[in-house]
Amino acid sequence: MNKPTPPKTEAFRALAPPKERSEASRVVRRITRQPFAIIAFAWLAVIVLWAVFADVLAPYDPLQNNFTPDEVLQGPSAEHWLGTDENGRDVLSRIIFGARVALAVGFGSVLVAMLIGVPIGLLLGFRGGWSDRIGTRFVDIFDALPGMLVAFAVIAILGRGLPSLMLAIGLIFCMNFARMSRAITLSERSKLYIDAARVSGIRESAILFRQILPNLAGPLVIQAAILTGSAIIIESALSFLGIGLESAVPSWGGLLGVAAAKQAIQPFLAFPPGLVIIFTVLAFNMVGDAVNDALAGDQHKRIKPVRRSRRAGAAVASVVPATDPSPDAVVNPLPIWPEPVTDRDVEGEPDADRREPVRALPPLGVAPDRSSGDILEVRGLDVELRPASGPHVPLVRDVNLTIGRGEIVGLLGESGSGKSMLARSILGLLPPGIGVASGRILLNGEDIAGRGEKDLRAIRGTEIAAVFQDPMAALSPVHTVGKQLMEPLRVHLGLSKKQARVRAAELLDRVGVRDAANRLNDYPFQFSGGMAQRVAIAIALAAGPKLVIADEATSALDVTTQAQVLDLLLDLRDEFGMAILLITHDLGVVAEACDRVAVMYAGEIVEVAEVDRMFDGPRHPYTAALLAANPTTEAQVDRLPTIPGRVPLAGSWPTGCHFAGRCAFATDACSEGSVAFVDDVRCVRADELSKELVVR
Ligand SMILES: Nc1ncnc2c1ncn2[C@@H]1O[C@H](COP(=O)(O)OP(=O)(O)OP(=O)(O)O)[C@@H](O)[C@H]1O
Repeated sequence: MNKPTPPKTEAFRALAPPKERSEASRVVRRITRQPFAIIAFAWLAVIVLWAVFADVLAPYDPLQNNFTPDEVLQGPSAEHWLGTDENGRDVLSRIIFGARVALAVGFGSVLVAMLIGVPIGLLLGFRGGWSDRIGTRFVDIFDALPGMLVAFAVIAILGRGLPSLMLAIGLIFCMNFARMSRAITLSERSKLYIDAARVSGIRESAILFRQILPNLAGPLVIQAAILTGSAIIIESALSFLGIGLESAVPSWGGLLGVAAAKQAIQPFLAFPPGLVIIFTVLAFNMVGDAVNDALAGDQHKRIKPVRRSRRAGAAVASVVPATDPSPDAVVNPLPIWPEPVTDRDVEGEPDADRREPVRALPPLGVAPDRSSGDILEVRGLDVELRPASGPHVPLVRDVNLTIGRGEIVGLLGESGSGKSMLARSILGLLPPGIGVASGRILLNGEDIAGRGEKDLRAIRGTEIAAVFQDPMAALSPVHTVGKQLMEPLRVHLGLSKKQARVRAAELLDRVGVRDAANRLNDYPFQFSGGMAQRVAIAIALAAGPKLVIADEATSALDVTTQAQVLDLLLDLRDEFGMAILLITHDLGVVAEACDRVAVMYAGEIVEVAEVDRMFDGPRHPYTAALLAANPTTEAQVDRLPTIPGRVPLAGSWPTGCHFAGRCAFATDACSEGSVAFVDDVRCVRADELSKELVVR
């Protein structure tokens, strides 16, 4: 039979134009379009000015008593615009100085709450499982305690004063932050970019603090703004009750307490502190809402301003050969470093050599060594689902597969046949509740089946890497691509920041991203799908892995981009020498790229063959059926044959051959017992069918 026509392979100029507009400035513009938000910001600015310049702005010393009868509890006058309190002290001065207490308590207690709550939430969300369930119960119990009682208890133990007030109010709020951080961490940790970070060999603590924590920034700012207002109210309430700060300390709550006690003599006294508290709390709430609305209106929220680095541009201009401007030259032929790179090269500055020089970086790629045996050997691998109750369900059964160094092996099969489960077993990324039941996964001769995170970290990135289907999901939305590229370079190759940046630009350029040095500063959303996949490939290759698992790496792209990315993978294999396990549904991709192919059906590998041999003479009826159903065959038929029925679900595999129910050649013998994988095929009738399995 003829091979299906491979995808078109011409390269195109397909680069997303760099976007210059800063996301932060868009958020600011949205905020400034809200009139109430502007008023709120203006009011808070006034409060901050009072707090900072109280010594200059206050007309009197706020602690200066004056007990002469006509100075005590006075209403507004030319000397005292807001009157005087029960000690004859100027109310305006005490309100201006009170801003210091209000802001100190507001910001301080929210900071305490964040420092306690955020780590708790991050840890509970990231660990999951039992520790999360037990921890969440404690959070619920603590949160159910009445806030004021907590505050009374803390003040009773520690005494009155600013620090105990901050701690008391911080404890009231900390579980709000814990809940919010946990919820965001739970949703982020199951995302593909976290798996991708794991596969790059990045430590859990780094994933937690560098990948997940930045996602909290936006919600934390909003929550903090709102709770700062609430903290000011609680401080006022405690001072009003007489257990806040000492009565001499000028605080808005304290003034309100005096006003309540002296209401019959001087009713005006309640208005200034009351109104200031109301306006300030409302302003903090409005600011929180405005920021929330501004971020919500921005699909790329939490993005930092994008700056383009001319210096970085100069760096690559000096070390990377000029890009071929022709439309066919998306992938730049960049061989190896011509010269050791120094700061002078990087910075393009005459005095750059006074700083630490950048060591000569090793060559980007190494020639493939296909002579020295297999890089991967999977033997008798069984993977199963382990539900909380009920029997274990096999998902992958008795898989045997080898991949030679520098070899590209396709893994082909319908949806649900177990390709991803097999790939995730090799990567050590099986979802919770699914595990390796038996078998061996020998990577470079070492068994890695079922190994823990710590052991796997040593091989991820350097020995094994992965490229996933959806590049946008596999890249962290909160970091620039430069940061994501530099991380594995620094972790695995021990490069300095400067070296890592140069190498990152080189890698990015090598995978066909133009203006690579400047684009290091861009976020993933600023790349098209195809370009983002090139970035993901560059990250996967950063530490020189010997095996790359490409899980449907081209499926989410349009046909033209698919072809370009496939070409790129082939070029990189030739240059870097890594083996590739290419998971795909697409026979065209197999024909174009693979040396050998393994066909998977209902959890089992049913046939392994050289690609040409498989297309010329499939040995398993399922392989033959897949080839016959391929729309790109050159067979002249009115309607393409389809495979009747569907892949049986895990847990309902038939006894014997899993394909028997859909196989035109099945006999009773096929259902008698499990079928062994012999001579690279799993079919009891393989020999007798060899002449019949001709794809029409
Ligand atoms: N998280 C999970 N929990 C339980 N079963 C799962 C889970 N993920 C996949 N499965 C089951 O494992 C089997 C193999 O699924 P897998 O995703 O490996 O198939 P696949 O060949 O990769 O399919 P696709 O091409 O659609 O990605 C299927 O029966 C599927 O229902």
